[in-house]
Amino acid sequence: MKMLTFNELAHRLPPRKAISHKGDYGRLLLIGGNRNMGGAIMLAAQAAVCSGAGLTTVATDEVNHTALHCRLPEAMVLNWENNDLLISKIKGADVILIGCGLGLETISVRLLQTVLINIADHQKLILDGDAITLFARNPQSPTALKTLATPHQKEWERLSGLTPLQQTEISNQTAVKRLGIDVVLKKHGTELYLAGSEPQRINVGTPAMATGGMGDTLAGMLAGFLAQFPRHYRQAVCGAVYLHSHIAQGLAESRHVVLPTDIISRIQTEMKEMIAPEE
Ligand SMILES: NC(=O)C1=CN([C@@H]2O[C@H](COP(=O)(O)OP(=O)(O)OC[C@H]3O[C@@H](n4cnc5c(N)ncnc54)[C@H](OP(=O)(O)O)[C@@H]3O)[C@@H](O)[C@H]2O)[C@@H](O)CC1
Ligand SMILES: Nc1ncnc2c1ncn2[C@@H]1O[C@H](COP(=O)(O)OP(=O)(O)O)[C@@H](O)[C@H]1O
Ligand SMILES: [Mg+2]
Repeated sequence: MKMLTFNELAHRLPPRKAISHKGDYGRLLLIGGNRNMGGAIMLAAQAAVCSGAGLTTVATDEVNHTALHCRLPEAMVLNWENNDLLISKIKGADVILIGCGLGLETISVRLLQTVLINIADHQKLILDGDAITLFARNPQSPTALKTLATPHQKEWERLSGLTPLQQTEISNQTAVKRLGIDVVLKKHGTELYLAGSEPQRINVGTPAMATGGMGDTLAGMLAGFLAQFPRHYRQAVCGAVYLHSHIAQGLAESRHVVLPTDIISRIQTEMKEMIAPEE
């Protein structure tokens, strides 16, 4: 499988324009965080804001609001039980990420349905964590033009029907086409299956990343990149996936384990290297 290299990514995403404002860098809606997994959506939101999303709103269980405000005052928060407000935020978003700490309860099912029913084809949708598990139970065509799922191997098994041993490049490609979505298959050597380009694999990453919340952080980075670089879809997805593991690999030179928050604290600096210099 083709390897994704830093050279392919460096200086391909555009710098910020002087005449611009936060609305030019994307409106992002993140949905997740039930009563016992608020940390997952907080990590995703921090990663999205640090990746440069213009305006970030988080729909989560009310129990998480104070903690989220304390950790990340840059984000707006809404109670995910407020259906009317949620629908208006869905309609106003450029990118929606659902699933980090979403849970598998009745409300989780309702939230995913609300997104799938109300999203339009000019918007982008990212399905992570529990949203993948729920979507796999009831697969349907989302009306978003671009839907990206970010499963680990067990979540991919639920979605594709392929056991980890059956998850070969050819079988994965067939399943991706059947589902009609793009897939970032997370593992050691994460694989990218994006419509219109051949599958690619990263050669960065480390077992120091094997800790809870690491995938939530990647989902937030992807959301931040896609919100901000709407006309550079492939570069944005590849850039976020590569940078997440590249940062971890660098930090692992001097650490036994790399925490999601360690990665988040490096995103802004490392993005400076990746983005094209101003003319
Ligand atoms: N701080 C927080 O709030 C956190 C909240 N989180 C939230 O938890 C929710 C559920 O996400 P999830 O990934 O933990 O759970 P689930 O869907 O049950 O799958 C796990 C099962 O699959 C298996 N497995 C096989 N291969 C695997 C692989 N490569 N990678 C991983 N697992 C693999 C695995 O095997 P085992 O570990 O038993 O060997 C196990 O049987 C989701 O919403 C997420 O956002 C977490 O992010 C943590 C921090
Ligand atoms: N051994 C490993 N080598 C490289 N990357 C790893 C390894 N273990 C985990 N990761 C990375 O960590 C992330 C784990 O994602 P996920 O299982 O969804 O975590 P969580 O749901 O806890 O946030 C993925 O990006 C995966 O590629
Ligand atoms: Mg996960």
